[in-house]
Amino acid sequence: MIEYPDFEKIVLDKLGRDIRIEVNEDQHNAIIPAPDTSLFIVAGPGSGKTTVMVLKILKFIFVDGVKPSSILATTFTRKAAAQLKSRTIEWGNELKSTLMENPKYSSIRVLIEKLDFKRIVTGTLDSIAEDILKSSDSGSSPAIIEDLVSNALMIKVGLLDHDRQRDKDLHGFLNHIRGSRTRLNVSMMSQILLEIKDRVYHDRIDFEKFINDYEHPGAKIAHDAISDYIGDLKNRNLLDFSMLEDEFLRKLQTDGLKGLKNIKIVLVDEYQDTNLLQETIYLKIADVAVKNKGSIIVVGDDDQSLYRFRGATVDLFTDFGNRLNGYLGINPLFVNLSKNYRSTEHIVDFCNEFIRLDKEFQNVRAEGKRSISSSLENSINVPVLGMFRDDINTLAADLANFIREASHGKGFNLDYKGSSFKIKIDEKDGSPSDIAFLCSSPLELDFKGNPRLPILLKDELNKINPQIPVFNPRGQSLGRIPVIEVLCGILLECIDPECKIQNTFGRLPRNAVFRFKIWRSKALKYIDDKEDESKEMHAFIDTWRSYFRIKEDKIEVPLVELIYKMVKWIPEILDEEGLVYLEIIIKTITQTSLFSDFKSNIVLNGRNRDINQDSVIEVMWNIFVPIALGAINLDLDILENLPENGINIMSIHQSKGLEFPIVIVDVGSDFKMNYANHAFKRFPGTPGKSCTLEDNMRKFSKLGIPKRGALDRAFDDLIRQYFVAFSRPQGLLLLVGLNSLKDGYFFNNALRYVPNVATGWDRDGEWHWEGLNNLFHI
Ligand SMILES: Nc1ncnc2c1ncn2[C@@H]1O[C@H](COP(=O)(O)OP(=O)(O)OP(=O)(O)O)[C@@H](O)[C@H]1O
Repeated sequence: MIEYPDFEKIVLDKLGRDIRIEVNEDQHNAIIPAPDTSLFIVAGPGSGKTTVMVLKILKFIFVDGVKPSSILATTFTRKAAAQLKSRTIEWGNELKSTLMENPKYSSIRVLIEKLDFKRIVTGTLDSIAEDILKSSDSGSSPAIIEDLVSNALMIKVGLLDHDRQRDKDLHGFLNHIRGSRTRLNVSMMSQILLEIKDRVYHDRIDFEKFINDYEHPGAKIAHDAISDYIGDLKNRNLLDFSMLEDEFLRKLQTDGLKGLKNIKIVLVDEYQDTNLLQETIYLKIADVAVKNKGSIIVVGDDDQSLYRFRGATVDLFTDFGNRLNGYLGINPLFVNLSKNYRSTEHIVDFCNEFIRLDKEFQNVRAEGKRSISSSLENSINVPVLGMFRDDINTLAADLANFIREASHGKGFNLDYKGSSFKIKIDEKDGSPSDIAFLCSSPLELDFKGNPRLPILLKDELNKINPQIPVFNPRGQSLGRIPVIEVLCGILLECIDPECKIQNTFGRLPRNAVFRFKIWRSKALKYIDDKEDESKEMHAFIDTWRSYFRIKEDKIEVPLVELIYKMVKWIPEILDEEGLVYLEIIIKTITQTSLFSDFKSNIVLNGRNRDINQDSVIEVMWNIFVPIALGAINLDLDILENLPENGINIMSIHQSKGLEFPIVIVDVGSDFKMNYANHAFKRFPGTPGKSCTLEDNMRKFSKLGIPKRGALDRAFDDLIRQYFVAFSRPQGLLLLVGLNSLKDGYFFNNALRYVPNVATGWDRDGEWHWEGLNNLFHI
């Protein structure tokens, strides 16, 4: 349509992105290739993947005349997909209006005017699969259940309905297949069963063969639990995500899916976290695209692959060239984006050093990849900082002080190599949400119930005047969050006054009944403590109690409606953090209604008390029991919007793809000594559960057992995890932990160390950053 140099110029003038070869060779090389050139883009952190994807799409449309509807682009999360979509529409429209004013292009004005960027197919693979299946299905297409409730369903139909949670053989098998010896509760058992089920789909394993070959008495029981789960979903015309992808592939292979017939460009972001099932889907669509004279473009970074435990196979990325060649006979062009547009030079240097210090790790990195280089050479270049203390209480207090100075105070001052720096978030546009605290687990309590750094920090920040809010939605399980306890307690008091139904129905898990009791008593206390509204709230509950005496015909009350009525009395649920929990509860109810006979409604029927009882029992089983057992997963995509006014505490996994002005990484606030029980989080002595499960199941996949040993894979994963964490900040990186990580500690009169990948140890036990002298300590 238009000439490439004009495209480049408008992109610079209107979008402020300079993609000329002499200025930005990497991004230029990724954007310029023709639509029929398949690409393998290895993109280091902060190298502008989103920019490249958007500009590449727009270049195809404006320069090569590719129709928006023949472009399919997928990303890993819904959030990233939404960002890609809105950026493409925004930039596309900007270019469109500029071109329409340009007399040089008056002859194609009509064509330009017609361009509709909303027609580009963008989304996660799952959302695209769902849409396409819906649009091409003549019958009633299946509904999709989210990860949020799949655990609840597995608990019910896979375990509790058949009392399998008590089965010793099943316990044994679930531990055996992951090489662990943990005491498993119901929720953990269910999660492992789902992990096995997902791997069966993701690695395309013959489930029956796998079970039959497995000589363990518990294998058959696991098979039955998983089959019951799958069968129950299918009977209700439902699919979970891995079943959806499997169904999508099946349809692709059988009728070619008409919705994809005209696809010419397939663009896949975060390809390093792809599994075999997804690869097969992408290559199948790529086959269509190539026949339409188009191509497949994959973008990713093997150093940032984090999802082995969800079936991701990083080798599919590093070996993409050979695999594409084997499948379609095409050699993709290799492009490496190594210029980093995010972080200061010190941070970039630190990341480069970190990723290179383990010799063995270099063997699994994508070939031909360069070190990342900073583009912010002249900006303020604060050194990478360290804050290490003798105990976590002191660490929490000093860290809170640092955060206060950086956000509300005069700024945190430091002198380094003759220069003075003031660390302060932007006075005008900044907020505490510019600071992120990343850790391997954001849990507030350890397994013994002792407080961990996330809660101690939260408490310290709460003491400050004005308070600095902390947002840590994954700090504890949903059923232990105070506002949810109150909400659930009031709901139970309404739908089952005095536990009448609960008591007559004896099969509820003991742990759940215990939690229900806590909820109910906390709710009643909450109501009594509310001076003004206490009466009104009691009256509300009493009205519900009186419903059970009604003689009228059936009334159905959706549980969601009941919640909406009561939130006005629980103001905490309407603040930023509370709303996230409320959204999760509502989503749980709407999702579980898909597999509930009463659709998550409470049925009040004066003529038939049994129906009422059944509807209450169903709600207890499907909603309250899973919440009580900690089985409702807060999946990443739920947390789409991070609150603006507080610090975010998040797991490193959750921070993937994000950037923040200031990033604090907890490299070991739990590691006082070299204890074996937390070695897997810092310097594994054994392969770990995900890698063992992977080995045990990959035997039955076309992929075969991974060539690389399980222990090496466990080290590789840890390195990748901290590489992601260290590469998130724009301006400041601060590592925090206990002094024992820096100086060692004395035990039996001897100096000992705490080997830790995150503090610069390699797997051979060499400490490259001995004493952590590479950090500037505050
Ligand atoms: N050509 C460019 N000029 C200026 N800034 C850019 C350019 N390309 C990207 N950026 C900026 O660099 C930052 C990093 O980009 P982006 O988030 O797309 O990186 P990424 O490659 O996805 O990183 P990661 O893999 O670490 O998630 C963003 O703030 C983006 O706006």
